[in-house]
Amino acid sequence: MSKIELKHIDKFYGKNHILKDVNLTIEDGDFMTLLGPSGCGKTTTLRVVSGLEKPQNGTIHMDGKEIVNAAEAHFAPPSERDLNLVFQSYALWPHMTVRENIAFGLNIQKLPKDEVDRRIKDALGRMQIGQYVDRYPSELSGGQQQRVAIARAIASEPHLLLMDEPLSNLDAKLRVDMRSELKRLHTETGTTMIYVTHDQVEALTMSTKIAIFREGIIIQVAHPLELYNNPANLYVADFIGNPRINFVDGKAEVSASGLTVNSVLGRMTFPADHLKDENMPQEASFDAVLGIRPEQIAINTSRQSPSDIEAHIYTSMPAGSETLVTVKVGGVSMVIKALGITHYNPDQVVYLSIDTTKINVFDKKTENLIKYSVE
Ligand SMILES: Nc1ncnc2c1ncn2[C@@H]1O[C@H](COP(=O)(O)OP(=O)(O)OP(=O)(O)O)[C@@H](O)[C@H]1O
Repeated sequence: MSKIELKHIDKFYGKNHILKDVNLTIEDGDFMTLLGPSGCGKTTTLRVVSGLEKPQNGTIHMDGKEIVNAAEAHFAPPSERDLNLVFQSYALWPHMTVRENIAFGLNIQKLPKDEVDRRIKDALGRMQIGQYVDRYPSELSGGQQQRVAIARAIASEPHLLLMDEPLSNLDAKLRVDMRSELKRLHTETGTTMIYVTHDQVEALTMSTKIAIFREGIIIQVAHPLELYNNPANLYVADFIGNPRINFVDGKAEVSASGLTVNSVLGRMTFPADHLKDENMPQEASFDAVLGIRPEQIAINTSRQSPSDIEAHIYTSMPAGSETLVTVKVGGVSMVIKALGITHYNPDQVVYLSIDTTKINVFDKKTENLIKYSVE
């Protein structure tokens, strides 16, 4: 177990400013996922923590011990950082069997033979590849090699496990299985993990915390549910959630009792204690964006309440356990997630009911969250 603190980390490649004043604390036992689109600096952050890259500014502490201090040109070598790293590319020794690949690091640690055997068996069992223990990497598929690389890393029982898109070469079913294995491993061992992915489902399902990156800047660090329910701004709201959140433009007015937003969805009012005061604009009237998750809208074929919103069906896509329905309201498209199989005809009139306590509101100008989702 390990606590890692990154403070004011800047990383340049030539003139390119890749990490911009990154501040991040990974608590002992966290499963911290670095999430963001390609090229936003996730891997670079991992390489800086592991010691493969030297940042130009900032400090890193591991369990209170300074391992990086750029101003003093102090960079502890990777071998002194008690961590293990799994890359997207598996980097197995080609001339060693699976067993030898895993045993190699354990023998360096001078562990007794029965302990080495136990760890190899346990790690391969978790990754569901026990039957390949005597094969060479060239005799395994890419996905199997990837799982050997993960098994090798977890067998060493490091205090800190860094993983860079370790499931990217696996097929969809195996990826789901491996997610659950990694999550269980984390719960059982309490190993601190830093995990890089651009797959938001992977991030939401496994992490205790997610750091959202955008062009080298951390936008928000939060528990997955908090990130989903209360994204800090439009960028995070748009990035998290599948299907994507619906955005609807509106005109906001502030009053003593709270906030009113007029849009194609009609007039919605939000009480003052649901508002994020520090982000509220000074103006009494301003442009706002409603953020409504697809499951926050209920759809009915008849009007259930005077506040229901009339809409027209655009498409209805049944997908087994749920149906994704696209509707049009006053020219605006919205996606609704309905449980079970429901059939609608194109252009059919339906009525939408939206739970306004749950939805988000953003300031269109700053793009910041101004109204929380409340349970
Ligand atoms: N060794 C390098 N030299 C120069 N530029 C680099 C180097 N490594 C990374 N970069 C650049 O730094 C930026 C961030 O790269 P990084 O690999 O950290 O992104 P990422 O978020 O992990 O993306 P991906 O999901 O595609 O792996 C990219 O623009 C990349 O081209």
